Amino acid sequence: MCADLLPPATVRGMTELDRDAFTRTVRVPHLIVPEATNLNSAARAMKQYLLKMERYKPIRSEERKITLHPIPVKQWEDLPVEPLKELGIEKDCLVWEEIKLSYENYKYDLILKAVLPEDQEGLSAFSKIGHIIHLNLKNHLLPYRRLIGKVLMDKIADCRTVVNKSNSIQNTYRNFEMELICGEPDYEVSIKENGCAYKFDFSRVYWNPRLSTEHQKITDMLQQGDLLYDLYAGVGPFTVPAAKKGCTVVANDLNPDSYSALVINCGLNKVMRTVKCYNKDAVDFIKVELRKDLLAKLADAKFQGNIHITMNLPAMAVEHLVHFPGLLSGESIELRIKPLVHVYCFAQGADDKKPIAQQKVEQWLGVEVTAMLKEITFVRNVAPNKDMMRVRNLSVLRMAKKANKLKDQPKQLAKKAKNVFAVSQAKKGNLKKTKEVAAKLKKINVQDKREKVDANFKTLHAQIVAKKTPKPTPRPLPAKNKTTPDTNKMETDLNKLEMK
Ligand SMILES: C[S@@+](CC[C@H](N)C(=O)[O-])C[C@H]1O[C@@H](n2cnc3c(N)ncnc32)[C@H](O)[C@@H]1O
Repeated sequence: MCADLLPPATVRGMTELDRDAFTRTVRVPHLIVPEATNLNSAARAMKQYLLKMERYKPIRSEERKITLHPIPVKQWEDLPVEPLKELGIEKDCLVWEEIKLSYENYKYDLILKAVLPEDQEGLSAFSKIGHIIHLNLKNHLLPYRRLIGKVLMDKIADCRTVVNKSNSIQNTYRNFEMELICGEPDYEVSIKENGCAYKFDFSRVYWNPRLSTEHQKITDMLQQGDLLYDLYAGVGPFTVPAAKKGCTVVANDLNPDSYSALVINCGLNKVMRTVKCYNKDAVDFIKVELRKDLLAKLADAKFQGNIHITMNLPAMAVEHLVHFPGLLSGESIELRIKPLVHVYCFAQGADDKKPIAQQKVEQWLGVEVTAMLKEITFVRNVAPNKDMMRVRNLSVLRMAKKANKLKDQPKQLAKKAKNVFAVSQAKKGNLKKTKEVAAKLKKINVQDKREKVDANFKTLHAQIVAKKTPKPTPRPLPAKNKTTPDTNKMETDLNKLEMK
């Protein structure tokens, strides 16, 4: 862009928008088209030399004048002279005249570039959600926020509200705390994404237009007849397109506003009959609804689709993986379809993010996932050296194995006890007593064990709550050089919790 065509230098540092201050005049080349020449033919010949600016008409038929750009056109010889001569246009048709440029001739980026501090980062990007523009301004731009809001409202079609993210700390429901910097305090939006319609209150739910491609990618992985468990469904950008594609969906979100919007959006897209919505904590949802529904699907021979689980809560979802391995223990049904888990996480650091993401998943599952891993994909960059990643792996449900274990538990317990007593008592040379105790142990009911575990668990829980439970820590991974991971301990622990 030629400096003369930019807003005047005097607007730099302006914090209150003064639209008149953008007016200036500039001398530019024009071609005056003779009466005898066809204006359209002349315009076609000049197509690549036209001065193109916001709301500026370079071809004025009333004046038979074509305004040209001063950078490529400095003299007659810069134009395609021969074709022009054939049209009856000679050298004296090229003239330099002043034109007036004003606020309306500049796009928002040129205006902001002219106003905001030259030596610091300007407004890099913003999101548009229906009629709302959502900004995330750096601190040095905060004194200019009202001006930025006004410029964007003026320049971006259908924008009625401009907000700025006011707190970088994310809350549970992942909706942004925002400051209204221009326009109406109206946060109810109606939008379309990937062919689906959504309605929601942007100030109360999570919505990120930058995830549109990711939503589409997941939808593309699903087939008609598949089953999707959408654990942190938000207002439905995985759920709705999946259901529209012919999948059955069981969706959940903890935020009551997201849940309401989710239900409304299922209605809006006419998929209510194939989507079940829940408003629960994901851990509860996994342990109760998902478990129940999954067992029913596995028992239903007519169900032959694939099973997918989406877990899009990158800051926390991996932690919830811990609830999967023992989820179906106690059930003797065959795990004939292995669910595919699409779990999102943040990976931070200067190195390759894929191993970091894999490690996070492994930490919470307590096993190496290499054999079950389908792919690890970069989703988007969220901060310097921090990426959102998607890990797609087969679920780690181990129900058949667990079922057998539980079925055999009384026998195993008795056998174990017998051995322990045999060894300890043998040392004392009292084998008769050993047999007696072992026989008694055989009779111990598993239910009694469960009750004891329950009681212990309750006491433990009370102690933990009293201490204000710290964030759960990931399960330690077995040493890398071990060939088989030590999952037995984890299974035992999970069993204990499962018995709750
Ligand atoms: C990052 S958003 C993803 C929403 C949606 N899947 C999308 O792609 O736009 C995470 C969602 O998880 C919900 N959420 C947060 N904690 C949760 C929990 N413990 N259980 C269930 N949902 C939760 C939030 O309300 C939010 O809607």
